Amino acid sequence: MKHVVVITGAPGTGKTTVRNYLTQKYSMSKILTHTTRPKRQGEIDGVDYYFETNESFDQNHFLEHVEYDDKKYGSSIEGLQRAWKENDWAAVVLDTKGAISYLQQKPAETLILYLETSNQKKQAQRLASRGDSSVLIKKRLASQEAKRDLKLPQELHQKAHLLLNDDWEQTKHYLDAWLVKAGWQVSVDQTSAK
Ligand SMILES: Nc1ncnc2c1ncn2[C@@H]1O[C@H](COP(=O)(O)OP(=O)(O)OP(=O)(O)O)[C@@H](O)[C@H]1O
Ligand SMILES: Nc1nc2c(ncn2[C@@H]2O[C@H](COP(=O)(O)O)[C@@H](O)[C@H]2O)c(=O)[nH]1
Repeated sequence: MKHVVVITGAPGTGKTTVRNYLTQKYSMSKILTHTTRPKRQGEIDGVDYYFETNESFDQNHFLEHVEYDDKKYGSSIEGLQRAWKENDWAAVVLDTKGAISYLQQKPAETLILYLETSNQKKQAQRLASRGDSSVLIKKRLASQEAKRDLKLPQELHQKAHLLLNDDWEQTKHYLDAWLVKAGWQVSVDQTSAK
Protein backbone atom coordinates (compact mmCIF):
# COMPACT_ATOMS: atom_id res chain seq x y z
CA MET A 1 0.00 0.00 0.00
CA LYS A 2 1.37 3.40 -0.99
CA HIS A 3 1.11 6.39 1.33
CA VAL A 4 1.78 10.08 0.88
CA VAL A 5 2.08 12.34 3.92
CA VAL A 6 1.02 15.85 2.95
CA ILE A 7 2.37 18.46 5.36
CA THR A 8 0.48 21.74 5.28
CA GLY A 9 -0.12 24.88 7.33
CA ALA A 10 0.77 28.58 7.45
CA PRO A 11 4.26 30.01 6.81
CA GLY A 12 6.82 29.29 9.52
CA THR A 13 4.82 26.57 11.25
CA GLY A 14 7.63 24.10 10.50
CA LYS A 15 6.38 22.14 7.48
CA THR A 16 9.80 21.69 5.87
CA THR A 17 11.36 20.80 9.23
CA VAL A 18 8.74 18.08 9.74
CA ARG A 19 9.22 16.81 6.17
CA ASN A 20 12.99 16.56 6.78
CA TYR A 21 12.39 14.61 9.99
CA LEU A 22 10.17 12.11 8.17
CA THR A 23 12.62 11.66 5.31
CA GLN A 24 15.61 11.33 7.62
CA LYS A 25 14.25 9.24 10.48
CA TYR A 26 11.71 7.15 8.52
CA SER A 27 13.47 7.19 5.14
CA MET A 28 10.32 8.47 3.46
CA SER A 29 10.89 9.68 -0.08
CA LYS A 30 10.84 13.41 -0.50
CA ILE A 31 8.51 14.64 -3.24
CA LEU A 32 10.23 17.64 -4.75
CA THR A 33 7.90 20.28 -6.09
CA HIS A 34 8.37 23.00 -8.70
CA THR A 35 8.33 26.75 -8.18
CA THR A 36 9.00 30.01 -9.99
CA ARG A 37 9.98 31.84 -6.79
CA PRO A 38 13.66 32.83 -6.40
CA LYS A 39 15.93 30.60 -4.32
CA ARG A 40 16.44 31.48 -0.67
CA GLN A 41 19.95 31.55 0.72
CA GLY A 42 21.33 28.00 0.79
CA GLU A 43 18.59 26.47 -1.37
CA ILE A 44 19.71 24.17 -4.19
CA ASP A 45 17.90 23.32 -7.42
CA GLY A 46 16.90 19.64 -7.41
CA VAL A 47 17.34 19.39 -3.62
CA ASP A 48 14.90 21.94 -2.18
CA TYR A 49 12.75 22.54 -5.26
CA TYR A 50 12.95 22.39 -8.99
CA PHE A 51 13.40 26.11 -9.61
CA GLU A 52 11.66 27.04 -12.85
CA THR A 53 11.06 29.96 -15.16
CA ASN A 54 7.45 30.74 -16.09
CA GLU A 55 8.06 28.95 -19.41
CA SER A 56 9.70 25.81 -18.02
CA PHE A 57 7.10 25.57 -15.23
CA ASP A 58 4.31 25.14 -17.78
CA GLN A 59 6.02 22.13 -19.36
CA ASN A 60 5.43 19.84 -16.35
CA HIS A 61 2.53 17.41 -15.88
CA PHE A 62 1.00 18.58 -12.67
CA LEU A 63 -1.13 16.63 -10.26
CA GLU A 64 -1.96 20.03 -8.81
CA HIS A 65 -0.58 23.55 -9.08
CA VAL A 66 -1.32 26.87 -7.40
CA GLU A 67 -0.30 30.50 -7.16
CA TYR A 68 1.03 31.42 -3.74
CA ASP A 69 2.28 34.90 -2.83
CA ASP A 70 2.38 35.80 -6.57
CA LYS A 71 4.56 32.82 -7.57
CA LYS A 72 3.71 29.47 -9.14
CA TYR A 73 4.09 26.17 -7.30
CA GLY A 74 3.18 22.67 -8.44
CA SER A 75 3.69 19.00 -7.73
CA SER A 76 4.13 16.75 -10.72
CA ILE A 77 2.71 13.30 -11.38
CA GLU A 78 6.24 12.14 -12.24
CA GLY A 79 7.53 13.43 -8.88
CA LEU A 80 5.01 11.30 -6.99
CA GLN A 81 5.73 8.24 -9.15
CA ARG A 82 9.48 8.68 -8.64
CA ALA A 83 9.03 8.95 -4.88
CA TRP A 84 6.81 5.83 -4.68
CA LYS A 85 9.33 3.88 -6.73
CA GLU A 86 11.91 4.51 -3.99
CA ASN A 87 9.64 3.90 -1.01
CA ASP A 88 5.99 3.08 -0.24
CA TRP A 89 5.90 6.18 1.97
CA ALA A 90 6.48 9.64 0.54
CA ALA A 91 6.24 13.12 2.07
CA VAL A 92 5.40 16.46 0.45
CA VAL A 93 5.00 20.04 1.67
CA LEU A 94 2.00 21.86 0.15
CA ASP A 95 -0.29 24.80 0.83
CA THR A 96 -3.81 23.88 1.98
CA LYS A 97 -5.22 24.16 -1.55
CA GLY A 98 -2.70 21.56 -2.74
CA ALA A 99 -3.54 19.35 0.25
CA ILE A 100 -7.23 19.40 -0.75
CA SER A 101 -6.31 18.46 -4.35
CA TYR A 102 -4.16 15.53 -3.16
CA LEU A 103 -7.00 14.30 -0.98
CA GLN A 104 -9.40 14.48 -3.93
CA GLN A 105 -7.06 12.73 -6.35
CA LYS A 106 -5.42 10.16 -4.05
CA PRO A 107 -7.99 9.66 -1.26
CA ALA A 108 -6.85 6.20 -0.20
CA GLU A 109 -3.15 7.06 -0.05
CA THR A 110 -3.16 10.60 1.37
CA LEU A 111 -2.54 11.39 5.03
CA ILE A 112 -2.62 15.05 6.00
CA LEU A 113 -0.72 16.80 8.77
CA TYR A 114 -1.85 20.37 9.45
CA LEU A 115 0.75 22.28 11.48
CA GLU A 116 0.02 25.11 13.89
CA THR A 117 1.79 27.15 16.54
CA SER A 118 0.12 28.51 19.67
CA ASN A 119 0.99 32.06 18.73
CA GLN A 120 1.40 33.63 15.30
CA LYS A 121 4.29 35.86 16.39
CA LYS A 122 6.35 32.71 16.64
CA GLN A 123 5.91 32.05 12.94
CA ALA A 124 7.36 35.45 11.93
CA GLN A 125 10.22 34.98 14.39
CA ARG A 126 10.99 31.60 12.88
CA LEU A 127 11.05 32.97 9.35
CA ALA A 128 13.50 35.64 10.55
CA SER A 129 15.64 33.00 12.25
CA ARG A 130 15.70 31.11 8.95
CA GLY A 131 17.29 34.20 7.39
CA ASP A 132 14.31 35.61 5.46
CA SER A 133 14.44 39.40 5.09
CA SER A 134 11.92 41.50 6.99
CA VAL A 135 10.52 42.83 3.70
CA LEU A 136 9.88 39.32 2.40
CA ILE A 137 8.41 38.15 5.71
CA LYS A 138 5.99 41.08 5.73
CA LYS A 139 4.94 40.42 2.14
CA ARG A 140 4.58 36.67 2.70
CA LEU A 141 2.49 36.99 5.87
CA ALA A 142 0.28 39.64 4.24
CA SER A 143 -0.47 37.41 1.23
CA GLN A 144 -4.04 36.13 0.99
CA GLU A 145 -2.75 32.54 0.77
CA ALA A 146 -0.77 32.82 4.02
CA LYS A 147 -3.81 34.33 5.79
CA ARG A 148 -6.04 31.58 4.38
CA ASP A 149 -3.69 28.84 5.61
CA LEU A 150 -3.82 30.14 9.20
CA LYS A 151 -7.13 28.29 9.46
CA LEU A 152 -7.83 24.66 8.66
CA PRO A 153 -10.11 24.70 5.58
CA GLN A 154 -13.53 23.10 5.83
CA GLU A 155 -12.57 20.44 3.25
CA LEU A 156 -9.84 19.16 5.58
CA HIS A 157 -12.00 18.95 8.72
CA GLN A 158 -12.07 15.34 9.95
CA LYS A 159 -9.38 14.52 7.37
CA ALA A 160 -6.29 16.31 8.66
CA HIS A 161 -4.33 15.47 11.77
CA LEU A 162 -3.64 18.72 13.68
CA LEU A 163 -0.14 19.04 15.06
CA LEU A 164 0.98 21.82 17.41
CA ASN A 165 4.62 22.53 16.62
CA ASP A 166 5.74 24.74 19.52
CA ASP A 167 8.35 22.54 21.11
CA TRP A 168 10.43 20.52 18.65
CA GLU A 169 11.20 17.64 21.04
CA GLN A 170 7.50 17.24 21.72
CA THR A 171 6.66 17.48 18.02
CA LYS A 172 8.99 14.56 17.30
CA HIS A 173 7.17 12.45 19.92
CA TYR A 174 3.78 13.41 18.43
CA LEU A 175 5.01 12.44 14.97
CA ASP A 176 6.38 9.09 16.13
CA ALA A 177 3.09 8.24 17.87
CA TRP A 178 0.96 9.45 14.97
CA LEU A 179 2.88 7.35 12.46
CA VAL A 180 2.26 4.16 14.40
CA LYS A 181 -1.48 4.96 14.40
CA ALA A 182 -1.33 5.84 10.71
CA GLY A 183 -0.02 2.40 9.85
CA TRP A 184 3.72 2.90 9.65
CA GLN A 185 4.44 -0.22 11.76
CA VAL A 186 2.16 -2.32 9.55
CA SER A 187 4.05 -1.18 6.47
CA VAL A 188 7.42 -2.03 8.02
CA ASP A 189 6.14 -5.54 8.92
CA GLN A 190 4.85 -6.04 5.40
CA THR A 191 8.18 -4.96 3.92
CA SER A 192 10.21 -7.31 6.09
CA ALA A 193 7.81 -10.20 5.35
CA LYS A 194 8.41 -9.88 1.56
N1 LIG B 1 9.39 23.52 16.93
C1 LIG B 1 10.25 24.44 16.51
N2 LIG B 1 10.88 25.24 17.39
C2 LIG B 1 11.75 26.21 16.98
N3 LIG B 1 12.06 26.44 15.69
C3 LIG B 1 11.46 25.68 14.78
C4 LIG B 1 10.53 24.64 15.12
N4 LIG B 1 10.10 24.05 13.97
C5 LIG B 1 10.73 24.67 12.95
N5 LIG B 1 11.56 25.65 13.43
C6 LIG B 1 12.42 26.58 12.66
O1 LIG B 1 11.55 27.57 12.07
C7 LIG B 1 12.05 27.98 10.80
C8 LIG B 1 10.94 27.80 9.75
O2 LIG B 1 10.67 26.39 9.62
P1 LIG B 1 10.28 25.73 8.23
O3 LIG B 1 11.15 26.28 7.15
O4 LIG B 1 10.24 24.27 8.45
O5 LIG B 1 8.80 26.32 8.10
P2 LIG B 1 7.76 26.19 6.90
O6 LIG B 1 6.43 25.97 7.50
O7 LIG B 1 8.25 25.16 5.92
O8 LIG B 1 7.84 27.66 6.28
P3 LIG B 1 7.40 28.20 4.81
O9 LIG B 1 5.97 27.91 4.61
O10 LIG B 1 7.67 29.68 4.89
O11 LIG B 1 8.31 27.56 3.81
C9 LIG B 1 13.30 27.14 10.52
O12 LIG B 1 14.44 27.91 10.84
C10 LIG B 1 13.16 25.95 11.49
O13 LIG B 1 14.40 25.44 11.87
N1 LIG C 1 -0.06 23.46 -3.70
C1 LIG C 1 1.28 23.48 -3.63
N2 LIG C 1 1.90 24.16 -2.66
C2 LIG C 1 3.23 24.12 -2.60
C3 LIG C 1 4.01 23.39 -3.51
N3 LIG C 1 5.32 23.53 -3.19
C4 LIG C 1 5.35 24.32 -2.10
N4 LIG C 1 4.10 24.67 -1.74
C5 LIG C 1 3.66 25.56 -0.66
O1 LIG C 1 3.86 26.89 -1.06
C6 LIG C 1 4.02 27.73 0.08
C7 LIG C 1 5.23 28.61 -0.08
O2 LIG C 1 6.42 27.82 -0.10
P1 LIG C 1 7.83 28.51 0.16
O3 LIG C 1 8.86 27.43 -0.02
O4 LIG C 1 7.97 29.62 -0.82
O5 LIG C 1 7.81 29.04 1.56
C8 LIG C 1 4.13 26.80 1.28
O6 LIG C 1 2.86 26.75 1.92
C9 LIG C 1 4.43 25.47 0.65
O7 LIG C 1 3.93 24.44 1.43
C10 LIG C 1 3.31 22.68 -4.54
O8 LIG C 1 3.89 22.02 -5.41
N5 LIG C 1 1.96 22.75 -4.55
